[in-house]
Amino acid sequence: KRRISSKKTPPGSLGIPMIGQSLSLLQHMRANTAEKWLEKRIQKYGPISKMCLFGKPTVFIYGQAANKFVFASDSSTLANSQTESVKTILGDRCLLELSGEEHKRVRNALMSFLKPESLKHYVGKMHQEVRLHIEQNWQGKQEVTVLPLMKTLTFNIICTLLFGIERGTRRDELVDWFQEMIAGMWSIPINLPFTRYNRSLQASKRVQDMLKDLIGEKKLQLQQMGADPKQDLITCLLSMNDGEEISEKEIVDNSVLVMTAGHDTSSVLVTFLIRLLANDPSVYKAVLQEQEEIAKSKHRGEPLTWEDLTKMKYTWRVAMETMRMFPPIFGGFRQAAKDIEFDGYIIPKGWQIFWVSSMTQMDDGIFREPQKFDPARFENPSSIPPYCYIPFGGGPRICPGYEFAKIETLVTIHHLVTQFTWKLSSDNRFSRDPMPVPTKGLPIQIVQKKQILQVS
Ligand code: HEM
Repeated sequence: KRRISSKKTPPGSLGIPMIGQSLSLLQHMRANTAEKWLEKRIQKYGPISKMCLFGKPTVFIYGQAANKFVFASDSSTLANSQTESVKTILGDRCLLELSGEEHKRVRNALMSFLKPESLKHYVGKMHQEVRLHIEQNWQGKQEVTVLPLMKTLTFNIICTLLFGIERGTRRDELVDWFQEMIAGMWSIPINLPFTRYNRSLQASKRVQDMLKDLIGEKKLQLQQMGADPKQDLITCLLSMNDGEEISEKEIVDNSVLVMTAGHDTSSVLVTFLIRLLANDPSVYKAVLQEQEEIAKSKHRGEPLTWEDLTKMKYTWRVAMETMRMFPPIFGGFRQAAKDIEFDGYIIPKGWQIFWVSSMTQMDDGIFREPQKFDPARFENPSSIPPYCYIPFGGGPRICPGYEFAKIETLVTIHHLVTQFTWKLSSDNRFSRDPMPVPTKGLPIQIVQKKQILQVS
């Protein structure tokens, strides 16, 4: 103990109380210069430095060892730390709020549906959802705006596969409340009438009530109508051990979490893939070739299968390289559960630890010529040092939606490249809010391929 207390906190300044460097970081994120801003800190202070973010003293750490420390430490060292508003809106039994054995129990329950062996049976459903989306929103158009469309698509996929909610008024109502709910997620948690936060809390209550009603119906279907326990995530969770593995409150809170965590992230990935394919004709050509090979092996209208997805190796490498350069999640926070010694400094109990995915993903000591888009980096995954490529995080909290995101991305890109060519209508810029958002939502001019028009 004496040895630790003789150490210093990391270099840097906490700045103005409560505000610290928050505005600077947000400003740089919006201007898309946050990585440069952090690089300057690294040049000035080294790989570990202190600042104050969103009202809390924070230690920013960078490098392979730092990422390993963040992702591999258990909850007795680093607790998961969410802002007050996130905690209240998502509910206190969602995975982000659980730790240790409880976290493991609920995560295992979710994984029983989200694991590849289970998801492989839903590729056909995903295929139908994407096909319908393209028919309704792309065909016959000359220009579309990608990001809002991808948000609609990923929301619809979640409604169908995870919640088992059919298209119609219920789904439309849910999307409206959900959007209102997430709008206030990153706000100052002062619950006064007419604030964003207040509206968001009311919307969160509405979303939760709708999910409770849905759970009631699914339970009835299971008990009285012999519904297939595997028909969607909610039915699958309800069919487990009479609430011992996961309670109804946990099902509600984690459904809200899955909707939040799985919606914007995947839509950003597909949007940036579409942007990249417009900018890089040689990559587009190689992706098209891989996808056309698969399309040729199928009958007209025959849905994609798991087997087809296993052949989309190049397309997934392009997606991985897209996430290396443009990770949907910029970074995140943990909280020191006790005084911790790291890299010769002390991180006092209660301080936040801030990790940023781009810092190792764009490090030229780890990825040669990091500014160059090169999907071949992922040909041999073992050549990438552990804890350096982290778009999905790492360790026990690594994204449980990885496989789900992979399937929806591959199925969507398959449909788009085999049916359309496109070019960007506006410039190439984007900002972070906190997810990367292309200027004007990425409008593109599209041309539907004639031969596809004839066969479909
Ligand atoms: C390209 C798409 C996605 C990306 C880049 C992504 C990224 C991430 C990252 C970085 C984390 C870890 C955060 C941390 O350690 O602090 C995470 C956690 C999580 N993600 Fe994803 N995600 C994606 C898609 C999805 C999907 C589709 C779902 C659901 C179907 C999902 C559900 C979750 C959940 C529930 C957690 C919390 C896990 C826990 O705390 O144990 N994600 N995601």
